[in-house]
Amino acid sequence: MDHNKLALPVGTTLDRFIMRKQEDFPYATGELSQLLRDIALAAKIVNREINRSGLIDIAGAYGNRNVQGEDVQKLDVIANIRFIRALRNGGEVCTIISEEEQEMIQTGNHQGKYVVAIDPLDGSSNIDVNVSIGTIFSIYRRVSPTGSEGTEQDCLQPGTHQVAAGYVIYGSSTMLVYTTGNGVNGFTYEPSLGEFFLSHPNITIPKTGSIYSINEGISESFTPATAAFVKHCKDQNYSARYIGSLVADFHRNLLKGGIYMYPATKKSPEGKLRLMYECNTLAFIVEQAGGKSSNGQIRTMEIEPKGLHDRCPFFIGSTELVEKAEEFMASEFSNSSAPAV
Ligand SMILES: O=P(O)(O)OC[C@H]1O[C@](O)(COP(=O)(O)O)[C@@H](O)[C@@H]1O
Ligand SMILES: [Mg+2]
Ligand SMILES: [Mg+2]
Repeated sequence: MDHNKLALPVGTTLDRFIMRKQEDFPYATGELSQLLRDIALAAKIVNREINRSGLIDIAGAYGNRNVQGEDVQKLDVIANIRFIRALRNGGEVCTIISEEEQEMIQTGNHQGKYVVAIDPLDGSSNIDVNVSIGTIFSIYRRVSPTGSEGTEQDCLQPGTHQVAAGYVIYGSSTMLVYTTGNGVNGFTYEPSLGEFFLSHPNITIPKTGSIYSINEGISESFTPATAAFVKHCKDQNYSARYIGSLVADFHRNLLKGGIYMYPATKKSPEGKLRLMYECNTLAFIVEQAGGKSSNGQIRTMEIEPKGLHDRCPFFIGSTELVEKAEEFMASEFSNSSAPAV
């Protein structure tokens, strides 16, 4: 008997993978590696809270509204605290942009070289009903010199300046998926060992697909071009899939092919999703996986941010489907950079 079969290897841990990748960069100093480990640690703690949220009193609303005007859930607050604390204690991050905080968060780490934009808990409407939710994060290198707090200029950088982007999906299994600009890799959490293991190396999104994801419950508010593209998807007999957690809808399409859309609507002319910690992040990942993302016309990562919580129309997924959607949206961009809604 081949004794190796007696003790099959458990796989490559996230830590080991980060270290190996760091070796690819002779001048790397290990700070970004440490930052990724800090995020992974906070994700493990938040995962534990989520897994037992039905047993302990952390279900339901927290009782106030965030800067987006949304009812904040207790788990939104818990995840926000856990990630901010991990980033502050890790020492690599000078400033944080969080969905749950109106202003930039200064960590006090003046020597910190990085800025993190984070959606601590994505899919808040699905928290208490045991449907997949997530965390979304983007990492930028500060542009101002170290030695002081991060500035607005450090925070309001276009998506093309991201040095890393990732998400955690708390679903039937918990996964961390990220890129540092050299492809996309996915790690599955093994709770009994407390480790993330490489389970999805070099993820690539199929060039096309037959899944479309959009909230048709707001179709009354769709623009004519959006309505026409949705009709096109139906005429193609594509399957409609909409979980209502951006991370989960994106993750499915990343693996199977498809398009996720949260367009500009009459009700929300800028769309709903946030540029800095939802759209840019997933745009970097999908492009690294061979897919595409835009606001229906402009590449998402080339949109100049003006505010920490800017929203933008969002079309993301398989290249051929996003390009098809852009063909339909072109009529609404004919004379401006924003869709006429
Ligand atoms: O209920 P709607 O309008 O379809 O919006 C659902 C979208 O809103 C979000 O919940 C917004 O994110 P948050 O939960 O982080 O606020 C996305 O995850 C999801 O795709
Ligand atoms: Mg979100
Ligand atoms: Mg959120």
